[in-house]
Amino acid sequence: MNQVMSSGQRVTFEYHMTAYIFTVNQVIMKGQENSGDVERGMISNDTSFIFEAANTSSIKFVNQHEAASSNVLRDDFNPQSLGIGGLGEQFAYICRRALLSRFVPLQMFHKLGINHVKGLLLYGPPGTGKTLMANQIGKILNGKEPKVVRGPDIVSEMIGKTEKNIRDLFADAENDQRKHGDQSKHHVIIFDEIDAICKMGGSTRAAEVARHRIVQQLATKMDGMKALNNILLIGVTNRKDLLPEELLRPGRFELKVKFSLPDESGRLQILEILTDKMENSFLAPDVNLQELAARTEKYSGAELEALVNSSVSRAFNRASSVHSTKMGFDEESFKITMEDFLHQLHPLAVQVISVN
Ligand SMILES: Nc1ncnc2c1ncn2[C@@H]1O[C@H](COP(=O)(O)OP(=O)(O)OP(=O)(O)O)[C@@H](O)[C@H]1O
Repeated sequence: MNQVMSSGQRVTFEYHMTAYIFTVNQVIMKGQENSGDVERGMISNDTSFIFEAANTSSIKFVNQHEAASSNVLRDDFNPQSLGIGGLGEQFAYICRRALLSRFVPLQMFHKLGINHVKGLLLYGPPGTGKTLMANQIGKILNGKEPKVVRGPDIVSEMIGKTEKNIRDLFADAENDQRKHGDQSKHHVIIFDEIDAICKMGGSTRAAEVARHRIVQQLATKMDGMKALNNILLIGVTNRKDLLPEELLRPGRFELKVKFSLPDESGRLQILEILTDKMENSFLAPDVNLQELAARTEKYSGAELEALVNSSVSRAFNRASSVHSTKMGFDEESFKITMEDFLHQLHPLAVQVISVN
């Protein structure tokens, strides 16, 4: 306790008469998972450890992420600490339905005879945090960035290439399950813009046949996921209406979660997240995020991000014209004001689309 550990540090310890060495790969501050790696941290009562065996090691760890994720699975967990604003309901639902079972100890999991949800579809208007949520879920399960593929990159004009791309999607998880069985790590695959496979090739009969074949192949591959306990495929789309029913059946994308434009309290949370790092030093005292949240009805999270970025640019422009005669930039006096935000409110085109 109170021991300081830093990234890269090697530590020897003894357990049941055997000596072990571990190396600290990463130090993450609780509640600041998004602010990147920190160099060192102090071990406290609340510290969670995640051990990963070295490639050359014969040691196997089981139920590794149970402890680290216990906070995330608590009812009162606030997803804002993961950088997700206004999506508490969606987050809680996904945790309950798609994640919880993955933290049940293996023996109990087998006794219960339950199956994990293997396919999750996040759908809703552009910029509402679907990809952000998918990424964070991937990190919760895996402790690292999930594999992301984009529909338009999977689809290829070359004969057989799309099929190969779909096969490749599942290959790592299949190999891992074959090699490590129940001990295989989780494989989270994010299939962004999945509707692209339903739009490929235009409106000819041949294109229709090709699309049907690809959808069939994906459906068959997803059925094969039944045998794989180590996979979670997350489809992301703002055109759920384009996806054929067969992909949405139980066992495939069985859990569907709708995302909508944030309400006022959601917008406030998103603005707080987006300005979190500049809060103390760069935001002028007159900046009122509550008022901004009230005045940004129908803005998506991405549009709020654009608003913050353009307001920062405006403040930069002002600061650089003030200091144009001097060399350098005065960090001390640089402030983003309420006026910067309000000025940027109107030019932004608010895009509202209907989503099925
Ligand atoms: N709920 C949110 N909380 C915090 N940031 C958000 C939220 N929604 C959107 N953002 C910001 O907007 C960016 C874009 O959002 P994201 O890519 O997750 O949207 P999306 O719903 O997947 O959009 P698309 O359908 O266009 O791919 C995010 O990287 C994040 O910075």
